Amino acid sequence: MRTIMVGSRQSALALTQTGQVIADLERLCAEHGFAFKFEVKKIVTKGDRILDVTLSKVGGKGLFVKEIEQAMLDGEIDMAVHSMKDMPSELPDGLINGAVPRRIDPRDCLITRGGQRLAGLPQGAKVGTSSLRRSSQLAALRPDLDIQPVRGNIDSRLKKLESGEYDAILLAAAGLTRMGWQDRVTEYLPPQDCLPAVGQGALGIECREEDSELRKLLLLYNDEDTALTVAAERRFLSVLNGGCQVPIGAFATLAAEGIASGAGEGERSLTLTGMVGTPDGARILKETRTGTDPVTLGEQVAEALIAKGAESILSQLRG
Ligand SMILES: NCc1[nH]cc(CCC(=O)O)c1CC(=O)O
Repeated sequence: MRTIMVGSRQSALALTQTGQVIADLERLCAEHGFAFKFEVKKIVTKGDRILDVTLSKVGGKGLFVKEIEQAMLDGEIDMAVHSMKDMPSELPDGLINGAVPRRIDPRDCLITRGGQRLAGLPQGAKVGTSSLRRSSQLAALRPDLDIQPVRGNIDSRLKKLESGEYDAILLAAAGLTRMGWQDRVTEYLPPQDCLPAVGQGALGIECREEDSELRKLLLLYNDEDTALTVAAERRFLSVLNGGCQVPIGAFATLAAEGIASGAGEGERSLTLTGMVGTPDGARILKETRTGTDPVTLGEQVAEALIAKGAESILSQLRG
């Protein structure tokens, strides 16, 4: 019996989603005869130590994964569960993304203290979000709101809402759902109004490239549809050279088999929408394209946005 060491950040969300993945993998092991057991090892990352400063100013690329990747290369751990949206676009030599399990709800949601929906929030209501992507799209919908940064894990953000520090906050529905807190959601924002972050709602399972035993199990856990849509979104983001701290959103969907418009036999059509906005929401650029190859599609949507002026918005933010 081999013990698979699973590295995890210490936040409630990280530990919860790691536990849920382990439960899924244990079921797959039993079904397919893998002799693995799993043990969690907690790891503190740089991102966890500096959560109180403004991450968007530090330039948060990979801030939550570096220590975890080092532990994996050193053999202290064998795998780690990441939120896809926090996973860097390039993994270090020797590590791979071994599985992208089925995505859950990709949407952002609004949680208000008074129970009003977005349209019912009073003028000047204080809404907490530290995501430039969310504040850009929220300001475009409701320019009269007082949008303010909010830091910390999901649990501490919800506490700041309850204590009256904010009238509303925006969070990813996926994080709340994984914590079992979906009853806190006041309103789900449709992707047309608030395009999610690249990979939102999806996870990635990182492991060593040479660990063929574990990779066989992870292959069974991979969801091909999710992997395709996330690949298109991530290619889009990397062409625009964005991390998670830029006002960039993207969301891809896969048509059901047989209704692929213009796709060849056996091919399925992917539709990708991408957006780049100014932090104040005064300009929101959006493009939608359909295709069959996720990489090409990601590039086409990125190039269409660059043609519309996305680069000048992004270069201003890079300073
Ligand atoms: N930015 C932090 C983060 N990274 C992943 C999630 C949960 C959602 C997901 O798995 O996509 C969250 C919380 C949030 O954005 O509200």
